[in-house]
Amino acid sequence: MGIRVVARVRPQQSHELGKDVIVSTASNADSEQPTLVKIPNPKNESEDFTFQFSSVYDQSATQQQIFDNEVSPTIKHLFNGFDVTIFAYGSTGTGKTHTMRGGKTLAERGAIPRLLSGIYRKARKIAKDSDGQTTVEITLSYYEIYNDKVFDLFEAPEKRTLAGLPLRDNGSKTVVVGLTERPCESLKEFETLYDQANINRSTSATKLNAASSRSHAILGIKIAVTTGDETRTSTTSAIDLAGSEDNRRTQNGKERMVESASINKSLFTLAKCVEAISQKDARIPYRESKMTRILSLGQNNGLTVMILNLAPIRSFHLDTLSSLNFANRTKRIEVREIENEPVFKQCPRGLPTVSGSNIQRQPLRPLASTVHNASAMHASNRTLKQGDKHTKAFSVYSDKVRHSNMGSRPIQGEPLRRSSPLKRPLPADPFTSSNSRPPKRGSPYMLTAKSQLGMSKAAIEDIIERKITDILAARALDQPSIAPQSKISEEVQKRLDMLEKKIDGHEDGREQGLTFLLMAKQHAVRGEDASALRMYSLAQDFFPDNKKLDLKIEKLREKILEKKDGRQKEVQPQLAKPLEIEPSKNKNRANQDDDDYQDEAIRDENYESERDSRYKVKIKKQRCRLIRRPSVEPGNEDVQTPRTQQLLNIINTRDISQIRLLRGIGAKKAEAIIEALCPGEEDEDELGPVSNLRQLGQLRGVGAKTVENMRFGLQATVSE
Ligand SMILES: Nc1ncnc2c1ncn2[C@@H]1O[C@H](COP(=O)(O)OP(=O)(O)OP(=O)(O)O)[C@@H](O)[C@H]1O
Repeated sequence: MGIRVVARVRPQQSHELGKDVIVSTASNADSEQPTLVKIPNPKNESEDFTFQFSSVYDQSATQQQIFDNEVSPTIKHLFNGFDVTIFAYGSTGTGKTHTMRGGKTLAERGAIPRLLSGIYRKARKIAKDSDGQTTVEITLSYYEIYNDKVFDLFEAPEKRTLAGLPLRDNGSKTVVVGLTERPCESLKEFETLYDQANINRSTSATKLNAASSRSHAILGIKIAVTTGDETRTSTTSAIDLAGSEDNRRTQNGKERMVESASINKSLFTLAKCVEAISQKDARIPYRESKMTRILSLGQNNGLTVMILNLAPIRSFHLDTLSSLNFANRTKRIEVREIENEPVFKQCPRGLPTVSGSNIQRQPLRPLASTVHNASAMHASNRTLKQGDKHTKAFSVYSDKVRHSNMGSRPIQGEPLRRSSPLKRPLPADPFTSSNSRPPKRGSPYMLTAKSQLGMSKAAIEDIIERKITDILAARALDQPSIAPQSKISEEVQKRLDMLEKKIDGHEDGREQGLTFLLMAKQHAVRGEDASALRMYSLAQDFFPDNKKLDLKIEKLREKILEKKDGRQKEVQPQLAKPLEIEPSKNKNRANQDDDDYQDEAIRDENYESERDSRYKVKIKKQRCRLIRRPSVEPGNEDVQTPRTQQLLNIINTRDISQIRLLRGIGAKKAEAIIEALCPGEEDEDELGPVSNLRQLGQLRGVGAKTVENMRFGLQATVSE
């Protein structure tokens, strides 16, 4: 079954009235319901890009319509034992929260409260029709992923721990350890709980949205349908993702920037997962962010509906195009539908272990080119007309080439394929018959020493990460580790220890470096070379010996210079991969912006990133070459330049808020520095003031590279 992707274009807001509307919807010649979204090619406004989805809703669509067409049909599947995932995707301010949560009036209520209302109604009907023989229990969980940490929204924020709740793989699902599960008996009770929990959600005003969600929020609605001794449970996950943000437009301050980087990073990982699935890669990078791990797009064996939220106006042009491209790839993912197995009261079973034999993740495959993704649940009434040709499942095409494509429209879905015994990879009793199933190939816990030797670095990393997560989760549960130690070789164990140390808070600035790389990629994808160069340069601080990165910077620099000199031919934009974009002499706003950046980049001065004044990159005028920083080498460290002095003064304030402002220092590292300077009672005596760079570099969790970073992040007051 494919992921059903539908698009919703929100109305203009009052302050947007009169602005240029560039997104339109249309229907295919033979369908009443619009299925196409059109948006101009930013390089050539006379040409439109057209994207096709299962359904498309224009500005006039009501909450009721969205619910009736897209959400309500999932209820019967939930009650039939399938898990359901419904998630809203789109850049900031496009209406995700409005779609999922909505407003307070009856008409404005969003998909979630309507869904709960539908579930309670169905539960009552089942109980009534069975004369009370069948009962339905509804349990809720609600949590957010904020800055890549999981927090329980049913708990007061004061109760949060710094690290948040750990995740754990449980069979085919990723579960949050220690999450509150609230039985909820009525819609009224739900409304009270939900409203209260939403107060706990991280929301802030940004320039683009007065009430911007700064986290991904996941509401789990678990139903347990019991008849006699048999109970079948299934869950709907209703997810309001945080929106991606172009921080050149947000004018975000520091805190918002950190949130934004985390949001963008997780969304970028999501895009990478989707790309990897469609490329049939063996490794899908789910584990690179908590959101992708939980969402497990394409791995959760049920129904998935993605609601793509779009803003209609020009200022969102590139964001809209990027969202459309993402959605276009997402709809190609196919997952096998698997019904949850009933559990019988008489046969108590232990918790499933995370052993290889229990792993039930499904093989992923992109949709075959002859099968359309449109959701099965909506397609049962549709049949393929004679003469209709199967075509590439998800083509994006411009109006120019439309005629040839329109004749071979994709088929609008397939009839629902109910789970058949053949399709079920699970044995009748997944717990008791696990031994009869051969272990999954490559399963981390079933590896022999021999197979470990032949493994790639990435595969080993993956195993290590899984094991650490399990250990941490087991710790959090106060249980012994569930991974069989004997199966892990010495070398793997060593790396495990190293990684565990990292997780315990001794991480270097790699994560921050990766964030810069992510941002650089995002800019590069938009064709904003100068901004990309700036971000790559910032990343270079964290990966100083990375030849590939150096080369990338060098090439980008040359490209910018060539472009500037008018020597380079038009650069092929990479915005919409599957599209041929014609060169255009008309500059759009984004290109203009980028040119402004390029002008700025070759000025002979330090320039400040618009994101954060902490980060500065020097670019020399003539050769536009990055200045390489001298390292803190032996003999160099006692040189007390004004900048060094300034750094030491900041460190010696022992004020975490000041230390956090230093380049390359995140909250964790700042805490580590303070801890090293002022150890706890049981540790050794407090250190005196740090008097040179060597001492500073020797502090626990610091190191020469960090010192270098902090030092050069400060503006030199006197030339050094
Ligand atoms: N379909 C709609 N009808 C009326 N108003 C809408 C609609 N969609 C969005 N809005 C309004 O647009 C604004 C932004 O919407 P919303 O906060 O839902 O965006 P978002 O995508 O969740 O943003 P973020 O990612 O920043 O949280 C809100 O004021 C909301 O009320």
